[in-house]
Amino acid sequence: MPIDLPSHFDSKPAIVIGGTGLGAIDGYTPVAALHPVTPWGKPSSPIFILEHAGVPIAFLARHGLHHQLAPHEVPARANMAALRSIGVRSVIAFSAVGSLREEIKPMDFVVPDQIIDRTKGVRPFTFFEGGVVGHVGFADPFDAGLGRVVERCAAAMKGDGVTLHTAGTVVCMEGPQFSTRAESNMYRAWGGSVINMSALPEAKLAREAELAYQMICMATDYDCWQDSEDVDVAMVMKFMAANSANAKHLVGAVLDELCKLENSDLVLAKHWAGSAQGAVKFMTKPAGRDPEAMKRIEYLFPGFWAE
Ligand SMILES: CSC[C@H]1O[C@H](OP(=O)(O)O)[C@H](O)[C@@H]1O
Ligand SMILES: Nc1ncnc2[nH]cnc12
Repeated sequence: MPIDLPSHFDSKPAIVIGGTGLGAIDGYTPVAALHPVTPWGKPSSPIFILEHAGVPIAFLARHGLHHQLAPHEVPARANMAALRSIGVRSVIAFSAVGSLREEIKPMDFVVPDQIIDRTKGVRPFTFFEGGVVGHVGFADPFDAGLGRVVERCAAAMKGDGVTLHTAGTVVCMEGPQFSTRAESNMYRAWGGSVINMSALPEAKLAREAELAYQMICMATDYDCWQDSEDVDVAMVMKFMAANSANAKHLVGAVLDELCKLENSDLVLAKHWAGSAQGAVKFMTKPAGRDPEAMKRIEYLFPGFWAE
């Protein structure tokens, strides 16, 4: 992706695609590279604005342009805040995952509906701290409306026997090392379907930022619970090469679908508007509010403190 592009863009991009193994999206022309700086620092990469038939799309590389950020180094707060600040309200996030189920084969895709948090608290995971407290609901961590759109586009995927599974639980582990066999078996016993290192805190921060968020998982291996080969990076990369072609087919179909007028409220995440702001507004009494924390909230939600 070229980076000597204009650094401003006037209209609001509707949708963002983030994730490993998806460095470009065919059929979309890059028109700008944005470099926002947020109160939580800079995002993982420039945010590229791509255009397809007049529709703007924002694209962010989760691990940086050169995959230089380990999962625990991804600046997820800056990523979600920057996306919101440029007008993005819905996020389709791609992720390479290990399969914890026989029936989820390498190269299959999963549209998960649940997460089990196995991160270790070393990643900053909330916008609401340091003098302004808020508690958002997270019972259903993904956006069901976006999930349904992805499911409807399953036919765009190519390959004999490649399946798109329409539900599943992602176990998000800390990494960067892969799991032990005992852990892998425990996650299976817990009901995990797939495993990655990226779903959190991204999904939590998307919820706090009132973004509609759906992850699309691309299976690359059977982790280490099975009798077959244990996961390693070479295996992940081999299947990622195959997966990324399918990811591009799927993403094209999902974007075409989301660009339809009937989906405009979904893309603007109107159903999430006000949900986090309501959870923050009345928690911390004025005497306990920290002015810097208040400014950070104002970055996310301009006009928040104006009564
Ligand atoms: C290279 S294997 C582990 C790595 O792959 C996944 O990254 P992403 O979710 O950005 O596709 C996984 O979460 C780990 O970070
Ligand atoms: N087995 C695995 N564990 C964690 N993250 C992964 N990403 C791809 N495969 C993985």
